[in-house]
Amino acid sequence: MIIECPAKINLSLDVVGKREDGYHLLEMIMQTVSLYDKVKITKDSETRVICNNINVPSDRSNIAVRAVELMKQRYEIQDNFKIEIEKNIPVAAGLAGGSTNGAAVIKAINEMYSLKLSKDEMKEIALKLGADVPFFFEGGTCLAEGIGEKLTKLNDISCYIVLAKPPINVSTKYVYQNLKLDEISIHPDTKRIIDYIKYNDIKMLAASMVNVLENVTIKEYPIIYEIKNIMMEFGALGSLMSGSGPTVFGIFEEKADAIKCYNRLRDYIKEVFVVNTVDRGV
Ligand SMILES: C[C@@](CO)(OP(=O)(O)O)[C@H](O)COP(=O)(O)OP(=O)(O)OC[C@H]1O[C@@H](n2ccc(N)nc2=O)[C@H](O)[C@@H]1O
Ligand SMILES: Nc1ncnc2c1ncn2[C@@H]1O[C@H](COP(=O)(O)OP(=O)(O)O)[C@@H](O)[C@H]1O
Repeated sequence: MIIECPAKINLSLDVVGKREDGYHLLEMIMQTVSLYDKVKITKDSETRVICNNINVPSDRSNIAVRAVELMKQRYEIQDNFKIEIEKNIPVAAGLAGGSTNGAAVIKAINEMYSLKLSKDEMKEIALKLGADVPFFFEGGTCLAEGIGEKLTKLNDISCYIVLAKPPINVSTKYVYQNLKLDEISIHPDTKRIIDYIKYNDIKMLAASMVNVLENVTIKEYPIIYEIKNIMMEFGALGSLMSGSGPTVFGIFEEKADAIKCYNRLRDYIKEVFVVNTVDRGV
């Protein structure tokens, strides 16, 4: 069985509080985009991962393996699996490449064994793998609250997006640890953004996007700011860092403008893509 699993971006990201265990409470607008990994899963004598990207772990720390283990244990499955991942989504980029692979494995095993799990049941299992995983059973445009697990489906928006992943590594843990909540002066107006989405007002949506985690990353990595500026110079309606970064995206109504921006960024960044929003998850 082969599952195509999309990447996500965060059209906005606000931190609205902290849980007792130190995890940050969020309000995010999530969106799936047309950059896909392919996950092929077949029965085998042992569970193993084969991936075309050497930065993806092949041991039990791979989220796809953790998804297999969880499904095996929960549904008393004796078989083992070969998981072949065609990795097209940049790794550790703020695009939730690992999470979408985990969701794909849950979906594949549900189908292979005719488990007939509901979307809500799969979301519940997905949450055990990570806060971003349940979203991939909704896909499209969603509001995510809590640490990402409380999902509300919104109208699906439609536009072109340029993604640019600078060649730097940003640790999610570092970003959250260094976020000084009381020093953040600009938060997204999430309610208003939801209204723009409701009326499909891409211009106002793009102009209103805020990701509070940029307060940490831009200070450390000015290249994020530089990419945002280039995107705006090349006609983006808005540009933002996705998740904890370092990927930056720009929103475009016209494909021709997105391609011009892509061509400019390709001069100095390797991982650049023109994609569009999609209304599906895994
Ligand atoms: C920023 C977001 C936005 O979608 O995505 P990515 O950039 O990873 O795609 C998510 O919040 C990424 O959440 P998640 O995938 O659970 O983060 P992990 O890498 O597991 O978390 C690493 C560490 O960051 C901190 N952390 C994480 C999530 C959260 N809501 N509050 C936190 O304080 C915790 O200290 C945790 O140990
Ligand atoms: N299937 C997978 N694909 C990518 N990364 C994975 C996978 N499984 C585990 N990882 C680990 O998860 C980390 C975060 O990767 P990823 O999910 O791509 O990024 P992000 O959380 O920034 O959106 C990587 O550094 C990698 O070690």
